[in-house]
Amino acid sequence: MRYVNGNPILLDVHALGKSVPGPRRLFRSLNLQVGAGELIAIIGDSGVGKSTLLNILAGLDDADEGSVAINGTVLGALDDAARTRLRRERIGFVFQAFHILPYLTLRQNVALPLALVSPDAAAADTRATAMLEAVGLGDRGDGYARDLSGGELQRVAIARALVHRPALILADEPTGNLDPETAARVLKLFAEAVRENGAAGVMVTHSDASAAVADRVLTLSADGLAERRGR
Ligand SMILES: Nc1ncnc2c1ncn2[C@@H]1O[C@H](COP(=O)(O)OP(=O)(O)OP(=O)(O)O)[C@@H](O)[C@H]1O
Repeated sequence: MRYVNGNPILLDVHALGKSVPGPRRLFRSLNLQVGAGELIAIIGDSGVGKSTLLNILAGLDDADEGSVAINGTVLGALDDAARTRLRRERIGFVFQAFHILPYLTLRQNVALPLALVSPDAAAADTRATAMLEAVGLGDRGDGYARDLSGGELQRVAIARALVHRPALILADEPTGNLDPETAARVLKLFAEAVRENGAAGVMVTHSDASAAVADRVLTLSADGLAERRGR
């Protein structure tokens, strides 16, 4: 087992490079290790490739060079089916636009990642209810997304990303569009969930308040990731 800052490494990214049609190189020589229970923030100029990097970490996009390993499993060595399975079992993703399905109840939305990997609907329901309680929406499980505020939707998205206890939790601007007070609450919840689950958390953000809850803040540029010193 290898360690980073005293924690076993859950996410290990080595010499990653990505170009986009143009041809334009977004980044190269990108290295990153995130340990269990550790939350890191990635900042950087608009268009530098932060969302693209998150998608590569999730196995939703391919790098041109380098490797991504989650809990020792190298994404590039998997075929599509195995990669989809790993994503379902080991990764939780909080997207910018939440992606809460409007025709499912909130409980069904949160239970969805479990329903995809396990036939035990009752257990999925119980766990989804507990997750909704954890995000302060325990009495809203039978409701629908249309009745929720932006902050509430974001909390549902976080509950869904964590419901299956993923090893890797990825979040793209988890507090985008939230007022500062709600953003602070959502962030605290997110950071606690990463630490309590012993997951590796990677959050992309423009916000200093978001970056402040992270254990490390890294700046993405064309040359890869560099640790930001001082706050
Ligand atoms: N499949 C693609 N084809 C062409 N260009 C792409 C593709 N994917 C990403 N890009 C370009 O790569 C750049 C990085 O995009 P990305 O969304 O990753 O940046 P970002 O750092 O997350 O930006 P922001 O902070 O504005 O959200 C952008 O210029 C984008 O237009």
